[in-house]
Amino acid sequence: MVAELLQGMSVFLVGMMGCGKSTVGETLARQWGYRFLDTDSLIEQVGHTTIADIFAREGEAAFRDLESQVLEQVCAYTRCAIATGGGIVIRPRNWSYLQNGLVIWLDAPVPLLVQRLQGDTTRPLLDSENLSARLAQLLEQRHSFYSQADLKITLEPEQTPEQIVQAIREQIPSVLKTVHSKS
Ligand SMILES: Nc1ncnc2c1ncn2[C@@H]1O[C@H](COP(=O)(O)OP(=O)(O)O)[C@@H](O)[C@H]1O
Ligand SMILES: O=C(O)C1=C[C@@H](OP(=O)(O)O)[C@@H](O)[C@H](O)C1
Repeated sequence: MVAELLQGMSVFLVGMMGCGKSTVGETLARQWGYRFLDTDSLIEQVGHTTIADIFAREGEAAFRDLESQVLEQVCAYTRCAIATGGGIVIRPRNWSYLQNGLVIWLDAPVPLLVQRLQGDTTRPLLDSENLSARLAQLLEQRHSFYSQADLKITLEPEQTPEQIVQAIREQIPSVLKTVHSKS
């Protein structure tokens, strides 16, 4: 059982908007007997509003503060699959929280992200005429941060959430040393 291999350590899913952190996180949690948490949803629940509204009223810096506060809380939990917001990796402080779990980067090609995010109005950072160029720009800015993850899963267009969870499962033994040095 993978949860036993991980000794109950939580898993953080990181990656660009639309890479599937929430979708894959839910599937992983169901299969592994983990609890599913989503930092964006928690921010919305605590604030009784939407991410877009927080950006519009208070700006990105205020959103990032809330994001760090939520992460600080959830990083103490075990046996959780935690879907994070795409920009969580940019603050060095957040890495001290992420280090409490296994950090998995879902690396999706920009065309796949574009396909999934076309017409999306819930993600304020994508309010741009050229979605592809905007995503490529954000990915370039964040690539070195995502690369700090314990495990990188390179996604292919037709991969189902179940297949992605299986790919993660298969790669867990290769990161066990990292995992156990954290516990
Ligand atoms: N493996 C997948 N196959 C097909 N569609 C997917 C897959 N993963 C995510 N999606 C779809 O892509 C969109 C973004 O997924 P989501 O899980 O919200 O991404 P994130 O949490 O990383 O922003 C959703 O419409 C979701 O249904
Ligand atoms: O990439 C980002 O900076 C953001 C990603 C979003 O989450 P998803 O990655 O779940 O879309 C959300 O946190 C916010 O809109 C900012």
